[in-house]
Amino acid sequence: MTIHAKNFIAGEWVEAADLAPDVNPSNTGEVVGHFPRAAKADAERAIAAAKAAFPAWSRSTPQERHDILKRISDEILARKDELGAILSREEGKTLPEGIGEVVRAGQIFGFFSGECLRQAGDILASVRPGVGVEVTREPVGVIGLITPWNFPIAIPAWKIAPALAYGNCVVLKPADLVPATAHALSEIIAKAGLPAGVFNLVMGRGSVVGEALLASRDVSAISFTGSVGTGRKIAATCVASDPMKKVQLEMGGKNPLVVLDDADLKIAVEVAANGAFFSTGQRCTASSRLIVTDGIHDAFVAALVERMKGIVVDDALKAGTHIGPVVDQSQLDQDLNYIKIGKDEGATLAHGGEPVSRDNPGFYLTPALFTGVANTMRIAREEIFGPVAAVVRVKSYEEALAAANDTEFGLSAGICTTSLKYATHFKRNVEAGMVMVNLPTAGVDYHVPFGGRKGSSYGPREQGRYAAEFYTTVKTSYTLA
Ligand SMILES: NC(=O)C1=CN([C@@H]2O[C@H](COP(=O)(O)OP(=O)(O)OC[C@H]3O[C@@H](n4cnc5c(N)ncnc54)[C@H](OP(=O)(O)O)[C@@H]3O)[C@@H](O)[C@H]2O)C=CC1
Ligand SMILES: O=C(O)CCC(=O)C(=O)O
Repeated sequence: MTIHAKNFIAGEWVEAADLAPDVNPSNTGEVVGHFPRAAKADAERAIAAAKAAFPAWSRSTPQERHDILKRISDEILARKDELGAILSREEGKTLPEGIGEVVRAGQIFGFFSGECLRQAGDILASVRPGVGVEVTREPVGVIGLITPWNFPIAIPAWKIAPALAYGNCVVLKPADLVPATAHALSEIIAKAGLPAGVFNLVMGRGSVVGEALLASRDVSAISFTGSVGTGRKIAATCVASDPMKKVQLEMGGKNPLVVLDDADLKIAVEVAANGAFFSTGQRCTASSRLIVTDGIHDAFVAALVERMKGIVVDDALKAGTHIGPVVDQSQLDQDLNYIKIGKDEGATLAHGGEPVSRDNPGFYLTPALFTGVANTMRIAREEIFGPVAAVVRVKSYEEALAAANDTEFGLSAGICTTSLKYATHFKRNVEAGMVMVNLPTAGVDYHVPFGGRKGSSYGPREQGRYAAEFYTTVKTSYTLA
């Protein structure tokens, strides 16, 4: 049975004039459902509804917000298997990964239900006699959330939950490739007790719905996760808007994993395989550069290739699959093009990188490992967003750190070492927003800040208590006693 979905605007499920099929990347003959391609007018109605709902919602009590977010959390967690299957069917990550992501989304709503009750401000003495100062946080207004396809429920969750917790109204525009998960999440949110207009779902193209959010004077802030190109365009538009919009961007990565001579080889291989290839490498935190020192290089490459031979690439929903398909034809073309670029640049394709057939037609690609990569090559500099990793050989820790930092990105970085000295130095000196020691660069906790520096991120951090920076605005009040 396929889903025939509607948008959720002003508390009502609304038919869209246009529908588009949502195709299963593990079996392109299967249509998951038909989902709206909304028009600009739909987005404008959602923004108007959010604007109308804002005055009352922004004054709702912490208890009211807590209870609603808690209900959302509970239902997501109770339905994790069903939601995980929808997610894996339309995005292509394996079922355990899909269910894991759903659990993470439920935990995020749970975390922010608690934050509703923990909102705080400061009461300070003024530098002037007889004057008191209060520093408080207020909601921002209507927030447009533009989300990518690679985390169809966790990323919407980590934007929607803090937005609502701090008293904002929301218009969610999910990626066109993964509407079924967004729709299922929105059904849960829709019946959790929010007043009409506080949360709106508008499915459609970025060029239509996304642009309508950017063009509206009534949208006060945009939170975006996706490509660098789209992110830069969104930031420029937000700054040029009248009034200017607050903006938060999470974009690409070319995340280094440094492997030193003194690393535990087994741990290093597992960390590299997980970080580079799991979730089909379609994570902005993926370890796409493996920077390996001379003494361990050959043993590491040999052991990683052995590990890769055991990775099963197949239907995302099939038991025993380790890596599902690439999300769609255009991403597969991008991956294959970079594999060709790597070969043309003179790197050695040590293993994988071949499109493969399975029982059903899908976008299957074996994980690819390049060796002999110079950090100047395009495969070491540009985000591929697929199961493709490049090994850069270096002579020393110092050279490894320099190579790790020689990138326009700065999201996540990792090191495998048994040396406290190098681990500590790396944590202090690597230019990244998140640093992992003997852990994969991808796969982060939900209760601590997430984000990067340089070309990877812009604006305040997401997740954990740091989310308040983006989803609230600070007010400083002075009173003469
Ligand atoms: N950092 C990350 O987590 C991610 C990085 N990427 C990178 O981006 C590449 C391309 O993926 P893609 O999905 O096209 O990424 P995009 O950045 O184009 O898409 C991300 C979101 O932005 C929307 N969008 C697109 N154009 C506009 C616009 N003009 N105004 C407002 N919103 C817009 C998209 O809508 P629509 O539904 O129409 O696509 C989608 O919801 C990948 O190969 C990968 O390298 C992709 C996804 C996540
Ligand atoms: O690695 C993670 O846990 C999150 C990655 C992510 O947010 C992304 O790829 O967009």
